Amino acid sequence: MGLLIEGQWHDQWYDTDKTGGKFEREAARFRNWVTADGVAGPSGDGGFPAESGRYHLYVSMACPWAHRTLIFRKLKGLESHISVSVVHPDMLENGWEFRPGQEAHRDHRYGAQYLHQIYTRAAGDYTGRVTVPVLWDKERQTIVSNESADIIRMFNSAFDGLPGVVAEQDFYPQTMRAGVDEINERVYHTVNNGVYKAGFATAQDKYESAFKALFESLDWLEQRLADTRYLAGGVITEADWRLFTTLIRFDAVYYSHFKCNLKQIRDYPNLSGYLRELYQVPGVAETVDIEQIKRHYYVSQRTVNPTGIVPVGPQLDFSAPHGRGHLS
Ligand SMILES: N[C@@H](CCC(=O)N[C@@H](CS)C(=O)NCC(=O)O)C(=O)O
Repeated sequence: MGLLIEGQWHDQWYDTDKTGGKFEREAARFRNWVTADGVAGPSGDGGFPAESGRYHLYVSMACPWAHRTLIFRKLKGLESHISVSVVHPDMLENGWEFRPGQEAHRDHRYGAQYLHQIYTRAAGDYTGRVTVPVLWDKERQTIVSNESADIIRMFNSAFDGLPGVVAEQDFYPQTMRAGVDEINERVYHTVNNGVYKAGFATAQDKYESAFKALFESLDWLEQRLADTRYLAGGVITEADWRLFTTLIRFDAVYYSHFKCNLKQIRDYPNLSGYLRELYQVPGVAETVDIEQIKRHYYVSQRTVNPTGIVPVGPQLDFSAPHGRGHLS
């Protein structure tokens, strides 16, 4: 675990001293957008038109942020247009790494050993954390974006003109945007990032405030899902996929490893049925790898789990009936 400083790798855990024990997530640095015609998007530079075969996605199966992009790639029918490489779940002194000898974990572009080599290929003097997901432009040999929230928006619409892309599947419909944005805001701070704030806190009060906000939000979500099928209404939106990737990891990892242990998701009837329903959407189960998820957190985060022992449980069954069909 570490970061690049002016292009040089430094092995260093998160510095929570300067924030009184509070974990603060660093903002992503590459914020360009792929657009249908290559004009600039909401941030960054233009020149990244949606073309088949031009872009490559670097992900970890363990990472909830990268997981969002894999779900969108799958459900939008982008697999034949955007290639992918998956880092190894162990993220140790060199950060995310590839295993060049293993088909499942090799870098298909450059045969790199470490993900930080991909970052310095894009910017030789890069300073910052080396995170997944990364959307890579094979033509300009640079990183388009390393912000999952932006990448899923690109995947949702920029490639819609290409053959086989499911243009009618819109996870950010115009008429629902205000509601989706509002839900995302609360879910991001208190749930998606909330579990990390609890797990990486190095002061009791910072842990407890993250814990409290997290479970208040889970209660709020549980109530909301009592009479609406999905978070923003009757159709699945990006708000659901953004919550899904945290919920699917919760009982296996966040409950114990990050000390988010007031309740498990299985203790919430609506949230757990909703989680199973999303898991059962065709294609989604293939994006979920619980073994890699568990291995990453328990093996890599040695300040949280010094022994690196991976727990055997819990028993999880996301394929059981979801019981949400009566909510239209
Ligand atoms: N804002 C980023 C956050 C991505 C992120 O933090 N990914 C984690 C893995 S779950 C990572 O790569 N961490 C490595 C590090 O912080 O050094 C996004 O949503 O794309």
